[in-house]
Amino acid sequence: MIQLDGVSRTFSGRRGTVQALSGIDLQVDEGEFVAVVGRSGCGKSTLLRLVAGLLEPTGGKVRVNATRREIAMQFQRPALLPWRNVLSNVLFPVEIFGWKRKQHVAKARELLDTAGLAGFEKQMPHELSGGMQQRVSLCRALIQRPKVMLMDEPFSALDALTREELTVELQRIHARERTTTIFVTHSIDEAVLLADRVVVLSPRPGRIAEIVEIGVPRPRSLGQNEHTEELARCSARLHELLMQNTDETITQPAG
Ligand SMILES: Nc1ncnc2c1ncn2[C@@H]1O[C@H](COP(=O)(O)OP(=O)(O)OP(=O)(O)O)[C@@H](O)[C@H]1O
Repeated sequence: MIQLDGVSRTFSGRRGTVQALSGIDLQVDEGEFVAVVGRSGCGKSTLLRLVAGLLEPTGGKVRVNATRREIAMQFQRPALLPWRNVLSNVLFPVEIFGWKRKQHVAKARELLDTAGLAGFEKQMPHELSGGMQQRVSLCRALIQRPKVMLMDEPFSALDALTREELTVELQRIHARERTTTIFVTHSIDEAVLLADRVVVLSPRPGRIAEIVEIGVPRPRSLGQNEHTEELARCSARLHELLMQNTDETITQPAG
């Protein structure tokens, strides 16, 4: 579904040239959930923007088996329209694409239901908590039945418990919708709970340090269960990989 071959991306600006990504080879299959982790500035958002077609690579090739319309993005902020209620927010892409609203109301309600928002259709965004707003935003992204979902730290502005709750919900939604997903996060917990594979990027320039397979059966949880040890092993491996480049990332002040 998504294929990156030898992809690199350089930015040139007044302060010189930054190589954000170098030599990225990655294949994401249909229905797969891939998380991308890495230290700040290692090129995670750049990778998503390349897949979204918002940026061109300076080297290599990005292939995505989906049109622009079939790619949905979700960011840290839910960006709901404040004057529209929950249901109208979810149906917003339907209007933008000029589809028939009536034909999508049932799907919108079903998505809200799966996201734990049944009964909140008429509420306005300001009446919802941050976590609920992010769920509405997720439903809005899914209403367009995307083939590819690109998520850039979607839960990072939320408190720890809400994050965990949403992670569990996203697992359920993904099990149902099977949308091919790339999920950028700083959270090892989110990565191991959600992903089939976790891509670890190392910084300067961003390269793939390792891809860690998470073979733990779903549904996964951080609570004590028969897979606790296996999840802990995956988390420990990711932690080691992320800490490996600590010294290199301490930059000297200029001059
Ligand atoms: N439009 C741009 N112009 C110049 N440099 C850029 C641009 N976009 C990104 N960069 C640089 O590319 C590198 C990677 O940035 P990117 O935002 O992809 O990292 P990230 O891993 O998503 O960071 P964070 O975890 O902090 O969000 C950084 O050094 C950044 O300063």
